[in-house]
Amino acid sequence: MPIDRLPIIDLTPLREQAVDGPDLRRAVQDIRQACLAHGFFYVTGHGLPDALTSRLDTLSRTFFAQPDEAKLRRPMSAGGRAWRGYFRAGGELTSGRPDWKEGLYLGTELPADHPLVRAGTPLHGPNLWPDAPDGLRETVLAYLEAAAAVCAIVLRGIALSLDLPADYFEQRYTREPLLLFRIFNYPSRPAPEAVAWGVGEHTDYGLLTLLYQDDTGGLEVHTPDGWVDAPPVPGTFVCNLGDMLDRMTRGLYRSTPHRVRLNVSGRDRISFPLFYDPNFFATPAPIEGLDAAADDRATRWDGASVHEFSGTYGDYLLRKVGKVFPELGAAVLR
Ligand SMILES: O=C(O)CCC(=O)C(=O)O
Ligand SMILES: [Fe+2]
Repeated sequence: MPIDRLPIIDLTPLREQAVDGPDLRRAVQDIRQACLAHGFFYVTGHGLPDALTSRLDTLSRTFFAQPDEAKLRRPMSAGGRAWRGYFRAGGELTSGRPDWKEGLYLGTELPADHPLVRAGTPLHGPNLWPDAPDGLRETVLAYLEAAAAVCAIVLRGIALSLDLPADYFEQRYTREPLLLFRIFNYPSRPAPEAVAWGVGEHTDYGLLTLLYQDDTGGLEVHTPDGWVDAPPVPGTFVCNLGDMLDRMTRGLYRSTPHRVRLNVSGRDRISFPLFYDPNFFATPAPIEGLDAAADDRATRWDGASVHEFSGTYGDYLLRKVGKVFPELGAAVLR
């Protein structure tokens, strides 16, 4: 398994919004190649300060090192429709089976009196901030803002790679993106026998995922040539495409299955995925002029087609997230 299977793309020319030039053209071409091949790449030159990421890594370790009672003071069951809070290892399901990770569900911070929250819009609301450690809230919010800016830049690159105007996705879907953020810990303590994966095979639901992973490793990507490792590369983030880009490109760019091995390193593995998704009320439509995709339902991990649903992104997402925490979903997302 050659380590350099997944390319590293320098975002500097996209970030500087350079006028058309060789560096920009190369970055856009590299994005196109990666999206056509498997939809996974690393980004460098992203402008997100390493100090911010490592501060959040440190604070996250401090949070997870606390006893269960402290972590469970703000459980997801207390987050209600906002779908926020802490869940313990084994609590979250992928394809109906428990994952061996614990975590915090977070997202855009909306006050309780925001119109969307008052209207009971699922997945919108205030975060359930842990009491400790100090500084977690400020650091998460700063990280979210900076990481969302990176996603916006990558999405401009993806638009250009499809010969679309750079702001194609922004205009239609992400002026107010749905931002879902998680801080995960893959515990080093052994998993129960029935649990086989840190995270089971799945694709992400939205447009784009920006993933920080610590130096432990364990992420694997299902490319057409089989499963390959996506090992940690210091100073980079992993970027991968979600189901909505697959749908919008009629399958030209695929949302690629990935999974995380059980952590047997002897040290906790911290990761934070940011899901940069279409606005909850937007209707994801295929891009004009692209050929229809082959129906890939039979070969997809979930047997569902991203091309055949109708409705808003929120409709699509709610069907998915309800399965991840089935009891909680049944109780609060109806
Ligand atoms: O933690 C990771 O490395 C990957 C997590 C992931 O794939 C997800 O949350 O969708
Ligand atoms: Fe994922």
